[in-house]
Amino acid sequence: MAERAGRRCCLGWDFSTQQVKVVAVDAELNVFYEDSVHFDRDLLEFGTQGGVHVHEDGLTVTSPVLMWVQALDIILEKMKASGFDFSQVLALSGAGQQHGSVYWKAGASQVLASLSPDLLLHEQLQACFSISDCPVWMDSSTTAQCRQLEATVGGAQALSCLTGSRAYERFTGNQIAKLYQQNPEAYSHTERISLVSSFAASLFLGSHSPIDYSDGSGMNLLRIQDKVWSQACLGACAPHLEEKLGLPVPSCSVVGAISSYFVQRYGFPPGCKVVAFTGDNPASLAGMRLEEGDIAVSLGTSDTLFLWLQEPTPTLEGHIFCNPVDPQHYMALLCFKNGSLMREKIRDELASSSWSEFSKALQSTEMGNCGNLGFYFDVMEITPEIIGRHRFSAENHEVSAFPWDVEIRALIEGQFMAKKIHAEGLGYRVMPKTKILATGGASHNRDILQVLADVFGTPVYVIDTANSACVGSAYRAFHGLAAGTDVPFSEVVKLAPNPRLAAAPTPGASQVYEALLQRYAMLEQRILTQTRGPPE
Ligand SMILES: O=C(CO)[C@@H](O)[C@H](O)CF
Repeated sequence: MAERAGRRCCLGWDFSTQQVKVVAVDAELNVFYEDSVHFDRDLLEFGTQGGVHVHEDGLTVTSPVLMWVQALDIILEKMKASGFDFSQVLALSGAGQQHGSVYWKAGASQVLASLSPDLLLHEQLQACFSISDCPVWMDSSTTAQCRQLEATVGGAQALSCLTGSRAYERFTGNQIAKLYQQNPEAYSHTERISLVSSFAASLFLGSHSPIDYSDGSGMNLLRIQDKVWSQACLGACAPHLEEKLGLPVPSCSVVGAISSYFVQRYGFPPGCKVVAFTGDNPASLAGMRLEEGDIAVSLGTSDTLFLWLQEPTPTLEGHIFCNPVDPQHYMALLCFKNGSLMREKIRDELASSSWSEFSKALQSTEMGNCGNLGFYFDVMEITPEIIGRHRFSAENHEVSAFPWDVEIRALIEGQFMAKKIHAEGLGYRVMPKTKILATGGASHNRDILQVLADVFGTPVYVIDTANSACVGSAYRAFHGLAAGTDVPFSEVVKLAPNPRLAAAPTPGASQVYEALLQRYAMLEQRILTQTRGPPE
Protein backbone atom coordinates (compact mmCIF):
# COMPACT_ATOMS: atom_id res chain seq x y z
CA MET A 1 0.00 0.00 0.00
CA ALA A 2 1.52 3.42 -0.97
CA GLU A 3 2.74 5.48 1.95
CA ARG A 4 2.18 9.27 2.08
CA ALA A 5 5.09 11.21 3.66
CA GLY A 6 4.68 12.70 7.13
CA ARG A 7 1.66 10.67 8.23
CA ARG A 8 1.70 10.62 12.06
CA CYS A 9 0.40 7.26 13.17
CA CYS A 10 0.24 4.46 15.72
CA LEU A 11 1.07 0.81 15.08
CA GLY A 12 -1.06 -2.14 16.22
CA TRP A 13 0.55 -5.61 16.38
CA ASP A 14 -1.03 -9.05 16.72
CA PHE A 15 1.09 -12.08 17.65
CA SER A 16 -1.64 -14.63 16.95
CA THR A 17 -1.62 -18.39 16.64
CA GLN A 18 -0.94 -18.48 12.91
CA GLN A 19 0.78 -15.19 12.11
CA VAL A 20 2.27 -11.89 13.21
CA LYS A 21 0.30 -8.98 11.76
CA VAL A 22 0.72 -5.19 11.90
CA VAL A 23 -1.46 -2.24 10.93
CA ALA A 24 -0.62 1.47 10.82
CA VAL A 25 -3.49 3.81 11.75
CA ASP A 26 -3.34 7.58 11.18
CA ALA A 27 -4.72 10.37 13.37
CA GLU A 28 -8.08 10.16 11.55
CA LEU A 29 -8.12 6.45 12.49
CA ASN A 30 -7.72 5.29 8.90
CA VAL A 31 -5.77 2.06 8.41
CA PHE A 32 -3.20 2.90 5.73
CA TYR A 33 -0.67 0.09 6.03
CA GLU A 34 -0.94 -3.59 6.92
CA ASP A 35 1.31 -6.56 6.62
CA SER A 36 1.65 -10.05 8.03
CA VAL A 37 3.97 -13.05 8.22
CA HIS A 38 2.39 -16.49 8.29
CA PHE A 39 4.37 -19.01 10.30
CA ASP A 40 3.52 -22.13 8.25
CA ARG A 41 4.10 -20.36 4.91
CA ASP A 42 6.96 -17.97 5.60
CA LEU A 43 8.97 -19.78 8.29
CA LEU A 44 8.98 -23.34 6.94
CA GLU A 45 12.08 -24.26 8.94
CA PHE A 46 9.97 -24.41 12.11
CA GLY A 47 7.60 -27.01 10.63
CA THR A 48 4.42 -25.79 12.30
CA GLN A 49 0.82 -26.58 11.29
CA GLY A 50 -1.54 -23.73 12.05
CA GLY A 51 1.40 -22.09 13.81
CA VAL A 52 1.77 -24.86 16.38
CA HIS A 53 3.24 -28.28 17.08
CA VAL A 54 0.75 -30.85 18.43
CA HIS A 55 2.83 -33.36 20.40
CA GLU A 56 2.46 -37.16 20.23
CA ASP A 57 0.35 -37.26 23.39
CA GLY A 58 -2.32 -35.32 21.48
CA LEU A 59 -2.68 -32.98 24.46
CA THR A 60 0.53 -30.93 24.54
CA VAL A 61 0.57 -28.04 22.04
CA THR A 62 3.49 -25.63 21.72
CA SER A 63 4.96 -22.97 19.42
CA PRO A 64 8.67 -22.10 18.97
CA VAL A 65 9.40 -18.73 20.57
CA LEU A 66 12.20 -17.96 18.06
CA MET A 67 9.63 -18.35 15.25
CA TRP A 68 7.70 -15.45 16.74
CA VAL A 69 10.93 -13.41 17.05
CA GLN A 70 11.97 -14.16 13.47
CA ALA A 71 8.49 -13.26 12.18
CA LEU A 72 8.88 -9.81 13.74
CA ASP A 73 12.29 -9.41 12.06
CA ILE A 74 10.75 -10.28 8.68
CA ILE A 75 7.84 -7.84 9.01
CA LEU A 76 10.08 -4.97 10.13
CA GLU A 77 12.51 -5.63 7.23
CA LYS A 78 9.53 -5.74 4.79
CA MET A 79 8.22 -2.43 6.16
CA LYS A 80 11.71 -0.89 5.89
CA ALA A 81 12.09 -2.15 2.31
CA SER A 82 8.66 -0.76 1.40
CA GLY A 83 9.78 2.69 2.55
CA PHE A 84 7.51 2.85 5.58
CA ASP A 85 8.33 6.04 7.49
CA PHE A 86 8.95 4.79 11.03
CA SER A 87 9.81 8.33 12.17
CA GLN A 88 6.06 9.12 12.12
CA VAL A 89 5.15 6.45 14.68
CA LEU A 90 3.94 8.17 17.85
CA ALA A 91 3.16 4.99 19.82
CA LEU A 92 2.58 1.28 19.40
CA SER A 93 0.71 -1.45 21.21
CA GLY A 94 -0.24 -5.00 20.43
CA ALA A 95 -1.97 -8.25 21.20
CA GLY A 96 -0.95 -11.83 21.71
CA GLN A 97 -2.79 -15.12 21.70
CA GLN A 98 -4.09 -15.48 25.24
CA HIS A 99 -2.71 -17.89 27.88
CA GLY A 100 0.55 -18.78 26.07
CA SER A 101 3.73 -18.35 28.10
CA VAL A 102 7.37 -17.46 27.36
CA TYR A 103 10.27 -18.38 29.71
CA TRP A 104 13.22 -15.92 29.60
CA LYS A 105 16.54 -17.45 30.74
CA ALA A 106 18.67 -15.74 33.41
CA GLY A 107 20.67 -12.96 31.74
CA ALA A 108 18.09 -12.26 29.02
CA SER A 109 17.34 -8.77 30.31
CA GLN A 110 20.97 -7.73 29.74
CA VAL A 111 20.82 -9.02 26.15
CA LEU A 112 17.48 -7.24 25.53
CA ALA A 113 18.97 -3.96 26.80
CA SER A 114 22.07 -4.09 24.61
CA LEU A 115 20.88 -5.33 21.21
CA SER A 116 23.12 -4.40 18.29
CA PRO A 117 21.24 -2.53 15.52
CA ASP A 118 23.53 -4.25 13.01
CA LEU A 119 21.91 -7.63 13.64
CA LEU A 120 18.39 -9.07 13.55
CA LEU A 121 16.56 -9.82 16.79
CA HIS A 122 16.53 -13.58 16.33
CA GLU A 123 20.30 -13.64 15.75
CA GLN A 124 20.80 -12.10 19.20
CA LEU A 125 18.09 -13.80 21.26
CA GLN A 126 18.92 -17.43 20.40
CA ALA A 127 20.14 -18.22 23.93
CA CYS A 128 17.66 -16.11 25.88
CA PHE A 129 14.93 -18.67 26.58
CA SER A 130 14.99 -21.51 29.12
CA ILE A 131 12.56 -23.49 26.96
CA SER A 132 12.31 -23.00 23.20
CA ASP A 133 8.81 -24.49 22.72
CA CYS A 134 6.14 -22.41 24.49
CA PRO A 135 2.81 -23.84 25.65
CA VAL A 136 -0.10 -22.15 23.86
CA TRP A 137 -3.89 -21.90 24.30
CA MET A 138 -4.60 -25.14 22.39
CA ASP A 139 -2.75 -27.20 25.02
CA SER A 140 -4.92 -29.43 27.20
CA SER A 141 -2.23 -31.42 29.08
CA THR A 142 -2.61 -29.86 32.53
CA THR A 143 -5.79 -31.41 33.94
CA ALA A 144 -3.95 -32.65 37.05
CA GLN A 145 -2.58 -29.18 37.72
CA CYS A 146 -6.10 -27.72 37.27
CA ARG A 147 -7.54 -30.04 39.92
CA GLN A 148 -4.64 -29.24 42.29
CA LEU A 149 -5.23 -25.50 41.87
CA GLU A 150 -8.98 -25.73 42.45
CA ALA A 151 -8.46 -27.91 45.53
CA THR A 152 -6.00 -25.37 46.95
CA VAL A 153 -8.44 -22.46 46.80
CA GLY A 154 -11.60 -24.33 47.80
CA GLY A 155 -13.04 -25.59 44.55
CA ALA A 156 -13.91 -24.57 40.99
CA GLN A 157 -16.46 -21.90 41.90
CA ALA A 158 -14.09 -20.37 44.50
CA LEU A 159 -11.35 -20.14 41.85
CA SER A 160 -13.82 -18.58 39.41
CA CYS A 161 -14.86 -15.94 41.97
CA LEU A 162 -11.18 -15.20 42.68
CA THR A 163 -9.69 -15.19 39.15
CA GLY A 164 -12.70 -14.93 36.81
CA SER A 165 -12.59 -18.54 35.59
CA ARG A 166 -12.56 -22.04 37.01
CA ALA A 167 -9.30 -23.86 36.21
CA TYR A 168 -8.77 -24.42 32.50
CA GLU A 169 -5.97 -26.51 31.04
CA ARG A 170 -4.81 -23.69 28.72
CA PHE A 171 -4.65 -21.09 31.50
CA THR A 172 -1.08 -20.00 32.24
CA GLY A 173 -0.87 -20.79 35.95
CA ASN A 174 -1.55 -24.45 35.27
CA GLN A 175 1.01 -24.46 32.46
CA ILE A 176 3.66 -22.95 34.76
CA ALA A 177 2.83 -25.58 37.40
CA LYS A 178 3.37 -28.33 34.83
CA LEU A 179 6.74 -26.87 33.73
CA TYR A 180 7.90 -26.58 37.36
CA GLN A 181 6.87 -30.16 38.11
CA GLN A 182 8.27 -31.73 34.90
CA ASN A 183 11.32 -29.51 34.19
CA PRO A 184 12.41 -27.92 37.49
CA GLU A 185 15.86 -27.07 36.08
CA ALA A 186 14.40 -24.97 33.26
CA TYR A 187 12.11 -23.30 35.77
CA SER A 188 15.01 -22.47 38.10
CA HIS A 189 16.98 -20.97 35.15
CA THR A 190 14.01 -18.72 34.26
CA GLU A 191 14.39 -15.05 35.27
CA ARG A 192 11.04 -13.92 33.86
CA ILE A 193 7.81 -15.48 32.64
CA SER A 194 5.83 -13.48 30.05
CA LEU A 195 2.54 -13.98 28.32
CA VAL A 196 2.75 -13.87 24.52
CA SER A 197 1.48 -10.28 24.74
CA SER A 198 4.04 -9.05 27.28
CA PHE A 199 6.80 -11.04 25.54
CA ALA A 200 6.09 -9.09 22.33
CA ALA A 201 6.04 -5.79 24.22
CA SER A 202 9.41 -6.72 25.78
CA LEU A 203 10.98 -6.99 22.32
CA PHE A 204 10.01 -3.37 21.56
CA LEU A 205 10.88 -2.13 25.06
CA GLY A 206 14.32 -3.72 25.26
CA SER A 207 13.40 -4.90 28.77
CA HIS A 208 10.84 -7.16 30.45
CA SER A 209 7.38 -5.65 29.95
CA PRO A 210 4.82 -6.12 32.74
CA ILE A 211 1.72 -8.26 32.23
CA ASP A 212 -1.45 -6.20 31.81
CA TYR A 213 -4.58 -6.77 33.93
CA SER A 214 -6.73 -7.95 31.02
CA ASP A 215 -4.48 -10.67 29.59
CA GLY A 216 -3.32 -11.46 33.13
CA SER A 217 -6.94 -12.40 33.89
CA GLY A 218 -6.46 -15.43 31.65
CA MET A 219 -3.92 -17.12 33.94
CA ASN A 220 -5.98 -18.39 36.94
CA LEU A 221 -3.50 -16.30 38.99
CA LEU A 222 -4.81 -12.71 39.11
CA ARG A 223 -7.46 -11.56 41.63
CA ILE A 224 -9.77 -9.76 39.20
CA GLN A 225 -11.44 -7.55 41.80
CA ASP A 226 -8.30 -5.99 43.31
CA LYS A 227 -5.94 -6.70 40.37
CA VAL A 228 -3.14 -8.31 42.35
CA TRP A 229 -1.64 -11.79 42.09
CA SER A 230 -3.41 -14.31 44.31
CA GLN A 231 -0.80 -15.56 46.77
CA ALA A 232 -2.79 -18.79 47.18
CA CYS A 233 -2.80 -19.44 43.43
CA LEU A 234 0.87 -18.50 43.00
CA GLY A 235 1.84 -20.83 45.82
CA ALA A 236 -0.19 -23.68 44.36
CA CYS A 237 1.59 -23.41 41.00
CA ALA A 238 5.31 -22.88 41.67
CA PRO A 239 7.78 -21.31 44.13
CA HIS A 240 9.16 -17.76 43.72
CA LEU A 241 6.58 -17.20 40.97
CA GLU A 242 5.68 -13.61 41.84
CA GLU A 243 9.25 -12.38 41.22
CA LYS A 244 9.28 -14.17 37.84
CA LEU A 245 5.98 -12.52 36.80
CA GLY A 246 6.61 -8.97 38.00
CA LEU A 247 3.79 -6.63 39.00
CA PRO A 248 0.74 -6.49 36.71
CA VAL A 249 -0.26 -3.09 35.29
CA PRO A 250 -3.45 -1.43 34.00
CA SER A 251 -3.95 -2.33 30.33
CA CYS A 252 -3.86 1.36 29.29
CA SER A 253 -0.40 1.87 30.81
CA VAL A 254 2.51 3.34 28.88
CA VAL A 255 5.18 0.80 29.84
CA GLY A 256 8.09 2.81 28.40
CA ALA A 257 9.70 4.22 25.28
CA ILE A 258 10.84 2.09 22.35
CA SER A 259 14.35 0.69 22.73
CA SER A 260 17.33 2.27 20.97
CA TYR A 261 17.61 -0.86 18.80
CA PHE A 262 14.48 0.14 16.89
CA VAL A 263 15.49 3.82 16.75
CA GLN A 264 18.89 3.03 15.26
CA ARG A 265 17.92 0.13 12.97
CA TYR A 266 14.52 1.29 11.71
CA GLY A 267 14.28 5.01 12.47
CA PHE A 268 11.53 5.00 15.11
CA PRO A 269 11.54 8.31 17.03
CA PRO A 270 13.24 7.99 20.45
CA GLY A 271 10.03 9.15 22.13
CA CYS A 272 7.83 6.49 20.54
CA LYS A 273 5.71 5.13 23.40
CA VAL A 274 5.03 1.44 24.04
CA VAL A 275 1.55 0.88 25.49
CA ALA A 276 1.01 -2.39 27.39
CA PHE A 277 0.19 -5.27 25.05
CA THR A 278 -2.84 -7.40 25.90
CA GLY A 279 -4.66 -10.57 24.83
CA ASP A 280 -6.10 -10.97 21.33
CA ASN A 281 -9.70 -11.09 22.54
CA PRO A 282 -9.44 -8.01 24.79
CA ALA A 283 -7.72 -6.20 21.90
CA SER A 284 -10.58 -7.25 19.58
CA LEU A 285 -13.09 -5.81 22.05
CA ALA A 286 -11.18 -2.52 21.73
CA GLY A 287 -11.07 -2.86 17.95
CA MET A 288 -14.84 -3.38 17.79
CA ARG A 289 -15.23 -0.34 20.08
CA LEU A 290 -17.58 -2.28 22.30
CA GLU A 291 -19.19 -0.06 24.93
CA GLU A 292 -20.94 -0.69 28.24
CA GLY A 293 -23.98 -2.93 27.67
CA ASP A 294 -22.88 -4.03 24.18
CA ILE A 295 -22.39 -7.58 22.99
CA ALA A 296 -20.17 -8.81 20.15
CA VAL A 297 -21.23 -12.13 18.64
CA SER A 298 -18.65 -13.89 16.51
CA LEU A 299 -20.60 -16.43 14.41
CA GLY A 300 -17.87 -18.79 13.31
CA THR A 301 -17.22 -22.55 13.44
CA SER A 302 -17.77 -22.08 17.12
CA ASP A 303 -19.65 -19.00 18.27
CA THR A 304 -17.98 -16.62 20.70
CA LEU A 305 -19.71 -13.94 22.74
CA PHE A 306 -17.80 -10.86 23.94
CA LEU A 307 -19.63 -9.03 26.72
CA TRP A 308 -18.92 -5.71 28.45
CA LEU A 309 -19.78 -6.12 32.14
CA GLN A 310 -19.89 -3.64 35.03
CA GLU A 311 -20.49 -6.18 37.79
CA PRO A 312 -19.48 -9.73 36.79
CA THR A 313 -20.99 -12.88 38.23
CA PRO A 314 -18.20 -15.47 37.83
CA THR A 315 -19.60 -18.94 37.16
CA LEU A 316 -18.31 -22.35 36.12
CA GLU A 317 -18.91 -21.33 32.50
CA GLY A 318 -17.12 -18.75 30.41
CA HIS A 319 -14.39 -16.35 31.43
CA ILE A 320 -14.40 -12.95 33.12
CA PHE A 321 -11.40 -10.75 32.26
CA CYS A 322 -10.50 -7.23 33.45
CA ASN A 323 -11.71 -4.81 30.79
CA PRO A 324 -8.85 -3.67 28.49
CA VAL A 325 -10.12 -0.12 27.97
CA ASP A 326 -11.94 0.69 31.24
CA PRO A 327 -10.04 -0.33 34.41
CA GLN A 328 -13.24 -0.23 36.52
CA HIS A 329 -15.17 -2.66 34.33
CA TYR A 330 -14.86 -6.19 33.00
CA MET A 331 -15.34 -8.21 29.85
CA ALA A 332 -16.54 -11.79 29.45
CA LEU A 333 -16.02 -14.49 26.88
CA LEU A 334 -18.49 -17.31 26.29
CA CYS A 335 -17.76 -20.02 23.75
CA PHE A 336 -20.45 -22.13 22.04
CA LYS A 337 -18.78 -24.99 20.19
CA ASN A 338 -21.78 -25.95 18.01
CA GLY A 339 -21.85 -22.76 15.94
CA SER A 340 -21.61 -22.82 12.15
CA LEU A 341 -20.74 -26.47 12.48
CA MET A 342 -24.44 -27.10 13.29
CA ARG A 343 -25.87 -24.38 11.03
CA GLU A 344 -24.09 -25.86 8.00
CA LYS A 345 -25.06 -29.45 8.92
CA ILE A 346 -28.76 -28.57 9.21
CA ARG A 347 -28.54 -26.48 6.02
CA ASP A 348 -27.08 -29.48 4.17
CA GLU A 349 -29.60 -31.94 5.64
CA LEU A 350 -32.77 -29.85 5.24
CA ALA A 351 -32.14 -26.92 2.86
CA SER A 352 -30.30 -28.64 0.01
CA SER A 353 -27.02 -27.06 1.20
CA SER A 354 -28.45 -23.69 0.21
CA TRP A 355 -28.40 -20.60 2.41
CA SER A 356 -31.22 -19.07 0.36
CA GLU A 357 -33.39 -22.14 1.10
CA PHE A 358 -32.30 -21.89 4.74
CA SER A 359 -33.39 -18.24 4.76
CA LYS A 360 -36.75 -19.12 3.20
CA ALA A 361 -37.45 -21.40 6.15
CA LEU A 362 -36.77 -18.53 8.57
CA GLN A 363 -38.96 -16.21 6.49
CA SER A 364 -41.84 -18.71 6.34
CA THR A 365 -41.96 -19.53 10.06
CA GLU A 366 -43.05 -17.11 12.77
CA MET A 367 -41.19 -15.76 15.81
CA GLY A 368 -41.43 -18.29 18.61
CA ASN A 369 -41.88 -21.22 16.19
CA CYS A 370 -45.34 -22.01 17.65
CA GLY A 371 -43.64 -22.97 20.91
CA ASN A 372 -41.37 -25.63 19.37
CA LEU A 373 -37.89 -25.65 20.93
CA GLY A 374 -34.69 -27.40 19.88
CA PHE A 375 -31.20 -28.14 21.23
CA TYR A 376 -28.67 -29.15 18.55
CA PHE A 377 -25.24 -30.34 19.75
CA ASP A 378 -23.57 -32.83 17.41
CA VAL A 379 -20.31 -32.37 19.34
CA MET A 380 -20.13 -32.01 23.12
CA GLU A 381 -21.15 -28.43 23.78
CA ILE A 382 -19.04 -26.24 26.09
CA THR A 383 -21.87 -23.95 27.20
CA PRO A 384 -23.41 -26.00 28.72
CA GLU A 385 -21.95 -29.54 28.56
CA ILE A 386 -24.69 -31.26 26.53
CA ILE A 387 -24.45 -33.50 23.46
CA GLY A 388 -27.10 -34.68 20.96
CA ARG A 389 -30.26 -33.26 19.41
CA HIS A 390 -33.28 -32.66 21.65
CA ARG A 391 -36.67 -31.34 20.40
CA PHE A 392 -39.69 -30.26 22.46
CA SER A 393 -43.30 -29.42 21.52
CA ALA A 394 -45.18 -26.40 22.89
CA GLU A 395 -46.37 -28.70 25.70
CA ASN A 396 -42.73 -29.53 26.60
CA HIS A 397 -43.05 -33.09 25.32
CA GLU A 398 -39.85 -34.43 23.72
CA VAL A 399 -40.47 -35.27 20.06
CA SER A 400 -38.27 -37.06 17.53
CA ALA A 401 -38.61 -34.67 14.58
CA PHE A 402 -39.86 -31.30 13.34
CA PRO A 403 -40.93 -30.27 9.82
CA TRP A 404 -37.85 -28.99 7.92
CA ASP A 405 -38.68 -25.28 8.27
CA VAL A 406 -39.60 -25.61 11.97
CA GLU A 407 -36.31 -27.44 12.58
CA ILE A 408 -34.29 -24.64 10.96
CA ARG A 409 -35.98 -21.95 13.05
CA ALA A 410 -35.67 -24.10 16.19
CA LEU A 411 -31.89 -24.37 15.59
CA ILE A 412 -31.34 -20.63 15.16
CA GLU A 413 -33.73 -19.52 17.92
CA GLY A 414 -32.21 -22.11 20.27
CA GLN A 415 -28.64 -20.98 19.55
CA PHE A 416 -29.46 -17.35 20.28
CA MET A 417 -31.66 -18.04 23.33
CA ALA A 418 -28.77 -20.03 24.82
CA LYS A 419 -26.49 -17.03 24.27
CA LYS A 420 -28.89 -14.65 26.03
CA ILE A 421 -29.50 -16.99 28.95
CA HIS A 422 -25.82 -17.77 29.59
CA ALA A 423 -24.75 -14.15 29.07
CA GLU A 424 -27.24 -13.12 31.76
CA GLY A 425 -25.83 -15.90 33.96
CA LEU A 426 -22.48 -14.05 33.85
CA GLY A 427 -24.12 -10.84 35.02
CA TYR A 428 -24.90 -9.36 31.61
CA ARG A 429 -28.02 -7.21 31.31
CA VAL A 430 -29.50 -5.73 28.12
CA MET A 431 -29.56 -1.92 28.51
CA PRO A 432 -31.65 0.63 26.55
CA LYS A 433 -28.58 1.65 24.51
CA THR A 434 -27.38 -1.95 24.01
CA LYS A 435 -26.32 -2.90 20.50
CA ILE A 436 -25.15 -6.27 19.19
CA LEU A 437 -22.12 -6.34 16.89
CA ALA A 438 -22.24 -9.44 14.70
CA THR A 439 -19.14 -10.77 12.97
CA GLY A 440 -18.05 -14.00 11.33
CA GLY A 441 -19.42 -16.00 8.39
CA ALA A 442 -23.06 -16.31 9.48
CA SER A 443 -23.26 -12.53 9.99
CA HIS A 444 -23.63 -12.25 6.19
CA ASN A 445 -27.10 -13.88 6.43
CA ARG A 446 -29.65 -11.17 7.20
CA ASP A 447 -32.40 -13.60 8.17
CA ILE A 448 -30.17 -15.17 10.82
CA LEU A 449 -29.38 -11.68 12.16
CA GLN A 450 -33.10 -10.88 12.26
CA VAL A 451 -33.63 -13.79 14.68
CA LEU A 452 -30.68 -12.54 16.76
CA ALA A 453 -32.25 -9.07 16.97
CA ASP A 454 -35.65 -10.53 17.90
CA VAL A 455 -34.35 -12.89 20.61
CA PHE A 456 -32.27 -10.16 22.29
CA GLY A 457 -34.76 -7.37 21.54
CA THR A 458 -31.88 -5.17 20.41
CA PRO A 459 -30.58 -3.85 17.08
CA VAL A 460 -27.84 -5.87 15.35
CA TYR A 461 -24.96 -4.19 13.55
CA VAL A 462 -22.30 -5.78 11.38
CA ILE A 463 -18.66 -4.85 11.55
CA ASP A 464 -15.56 -6.05 9.75
CA THR A 465 -13.33 -7.64 12.36
CA ALA A 466 -10.65 -9.06 10.06
CA ASN A 467 -7.98 -6.99 11.80
CA SER A 468 -9.84 -6.26 15.02
CA ALA A 469 -7.00 -7.26 17.36
CA CYS A 470 -4.45 -5.19 15.41
CA VAL A 471 -6.75 -2.20 14.94
CA GLY A 472 -7.79 -2.40 18.58
CA SER A 473 -4.12 -2.34 19.53
CA ALA A 474 -3.49 0.77 17.42
CA TYR A 475 -6.53 2.41 19.04
CA ARG A 476 -5.12 1.51 22.47
CA ALA A 477 -1.79 3.06 21.45
CA PHE A 478 -3.59 6.33 20.66
CA HIS A 479 -5.34 6.05 24.02
CA GLY A 480 -1.93 5.59 25.65
CA LEU A 481 -0.83 8.91 24.16
CA ALA A 482 -3.57 10.53 26.21
CA ALA A 483 -2.41 8.67 29.34
CA GLY A 484 -2.85 10.65 32.51
CA THR A 485 -5.45 12.96 30.96
CA ASP A 486 -8.46 10.77 31.86
CA VAL A 487 -9.68 10.96 28.26
CA PRO A 488 -11.98 7.93 27.88
CA PHE A 489 -11.15 5.36 25.21
CA SER A 490 -14.54 6.01 23.51
CA GLU A 491 -13.54 9.66 23.03
CA VAL A 492 -10.18 8.71 21.49
CA VAL A 493 -11.81 6.39 18.92
CA LYS A 494 -14.93 8.39 18.05
CA LEU A 495 -13.62 9.09 14.51
CA ALA A 496 -13.40 5.37 13.68
CA PRO A 497 -15.77 4.00 11.01
CA ASN A 498 -19.19 3.10 12.46
CA PRO A 499 -20.76 -0.37 12.19
CA ARG A 500 -23.72 -0.80 9.79
CA LEU A 501 -27.26 -1.54 11.08
CA ALA A 502 -28.29 -4.97 9.76
CA ALA A 503 -31.48 -5.86 11.67
CA ALA A 504 -33.83 -4.17 14.16
CA PRO A 505 -36.08 -6.18 16.52
CA THR A 506 -39.54 -6.99 15.13
CA PRO A 507 -42.34 -5.24 17.10
CA GLY A 508 -43.63 -7.66 19.75
CA ALA A 509 -40.48 -9.79 19.73
CA SER A 510 -39.72 -9.24 23.42
CA GLN A 511 -43.13 -10.54 24.46
CA VAL A 512 -42.71 -13.68 22.32
CA TYR A 513 -39.25 -14.55 23.61
CA GLU A 514 -39.74 -13.59 27.26
CA ALA A 515 -41.86 -16.73 27.82
CA LEU A 516 -39.85 -18.88 25.42
CA LEU A 517 -36.55 -18.05 27.13
CA GLN A 518 -37.92 -19.29 30.45
CA ARG A 519 -39.01 -22.57 28.86
CA TYR A 520 -35.67 -22.92 27.08
CA ALA A 521 -33.77 -22.49 30.37
CA MET A 522 -36.03 -25.01 32.13
CA LEU A 523 -35.68 -27.60 29.35
CA GLU A 524 -31.89 -27.09 29.22
CA GLN A 525 -31.76 -27.93 32.93
CA ARG A 526 -33.98 -30.98 32.29
CA ILE A 527 -31.54 -32.28 29.64
CA LEU A 528 -28.55 -31.60 31.90
CA THR A 529 -30.18 -33.49 34.77
CA GLN A 530 -31.04 -36.42 32.50
CA THR A 531 -27.51 -36.59 31.09
CA ARG A 532 -25.33 -35.85 34.12
CA GLY A 533 -27.55 -36.26 37.16
CA PRO A 534 -28.94 -33.60 39.54
CA PRO A 535 -26.86 -30.41 40.08
CA GLU A 536 -24.36 -30.55 43.03
O1 LIG B 1 -8.16 -19.36 24.45
C1 LIG B 1 -8.67 -18.41 23.93
C2 LIG B 1 -9.49 -17.44 24.73
O2 LIG B 1 -9.68 -17.90 26.06
C3 LIG B 1 -8.43 -18.16 22.48
O3 LIG B 1 -9.38 -17.25 21.96
C4 LIG B 1 -7.02 -17.60 22.27
O4 LIG B 1 -6.94 -16.30 22.83
C5 LIG B 1 -6.73 -17.54 20.78
F1 LIG B 1 -5.47 -17.06 20.56
